[in-house]
Amino acid sequence: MAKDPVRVLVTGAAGQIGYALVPMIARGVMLGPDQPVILHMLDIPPAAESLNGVKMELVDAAFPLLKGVVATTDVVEACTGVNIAVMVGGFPRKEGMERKDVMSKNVSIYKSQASALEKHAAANCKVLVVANPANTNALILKEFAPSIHEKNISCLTRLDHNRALGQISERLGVQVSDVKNVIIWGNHSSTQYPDVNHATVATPAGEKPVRELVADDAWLNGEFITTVQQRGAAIIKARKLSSALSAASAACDHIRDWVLGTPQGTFVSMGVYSDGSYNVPAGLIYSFPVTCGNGEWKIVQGLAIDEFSRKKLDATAEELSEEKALAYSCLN
Ligand SMILES: NC(=O)c1ccc[n+]([C@@H]2O[C@H](COP(=O)([O-])OP(=O)(O)OC[C@H]3O[C@@H](n4cnc5c(N)ncnc54)[C@H](O)[C@@H]3O)[C@@H](O)[C@H]2O)c1
Ligand SMILES: O=C(O)C[C@H](O)C(=O)O
Repeated sequence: MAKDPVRVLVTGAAGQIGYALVPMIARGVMLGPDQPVILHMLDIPPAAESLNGVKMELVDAAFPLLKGVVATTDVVEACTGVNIAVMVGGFPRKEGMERKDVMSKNVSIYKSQASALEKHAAANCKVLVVANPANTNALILKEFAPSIHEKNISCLTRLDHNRALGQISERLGVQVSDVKNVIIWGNHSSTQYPDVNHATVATPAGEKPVRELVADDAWLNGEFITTVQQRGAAIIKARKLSSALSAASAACDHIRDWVLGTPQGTFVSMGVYSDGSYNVPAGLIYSFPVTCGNGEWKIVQGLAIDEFSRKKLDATAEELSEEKALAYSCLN
């Protein structure tokens, strides 16, 4: 029997990531090749005409899994009945703006969209925040949607995770699909800590630690980390636009693994509400290694953290605490 359609909200759908993401969702990349979807697309009034153009293209693409499209600038209509919400819409930093100005705009957007989701989304709606500052926007959404369970609110660090896999695969000349269990700790920002201490590569002689195969700790503790931390800025420099296809693809990976589960023995990175694991302060949205099953993520416990890693975990937590304080100061 055919499955009932799942309603997926994409905010900021007329933007760059939205344009790459909605066809992926409509093709089954996010929820599987046998899962029909109804797309809800939200943008702001100045982007309404462009949003309607995206809707026209979705119709023209005749995706068999796409059972309906809602394209609207009304947040209540957009949020009504959605099972999954991918929050890409936000206010970008413009010339002459201070960090606090950008934070203040996004805090107010995420506060009001939190209320709309809380009141109108389907029960158990899963939320993924992509828009920057992703961790802090997700935290604000959590604070202003208290009836959405904290387990259902996350932010995107899977792009950073995939970037780390990509760097290791390039360095070793192996298939990216043979590399696993890198970890992104912390903030989706340049303080994030890409950690390979538990990562492995599948080889004809069995699974081998990345550190052993790379055999260059100076590179792994130096250039590898900074390359992943600064990859977003490098893409902006090269394209004059921020990453879009890789961000859209990572959003699909994030939701797919969350809903359908991670493969046995594999963990991925998700920005989730800290419960104090690994001595990360509780009450931050922080990227951890997680496994998923039955539609729920679980932080991987018991990984050894050396002194080098400890400092990096703490530094990115410190930045998130400062962002949280700044976000709260914008609410006053
Ligand atoms: N977490 C990550 O890995 C990651 C990666 C890349 C980009 N990003 C972030 O994702 C966001 C989107 O990037 P983009 O390149 O698509 O930007 P974009 O400017 O092309 O698109 C953003 C869209 O959001 C819309 N928007 C603005 N305010 C809105 C609101 N209140 N409600 C609904 N829509 C609204 C805009 O009109 C625009 O169409 C940015 O914040 C970017 O920094 C995050
Ligand atoms: O938009 C940015 O600042 C960069 C983006 O978050 C990315 O990681 O590509």
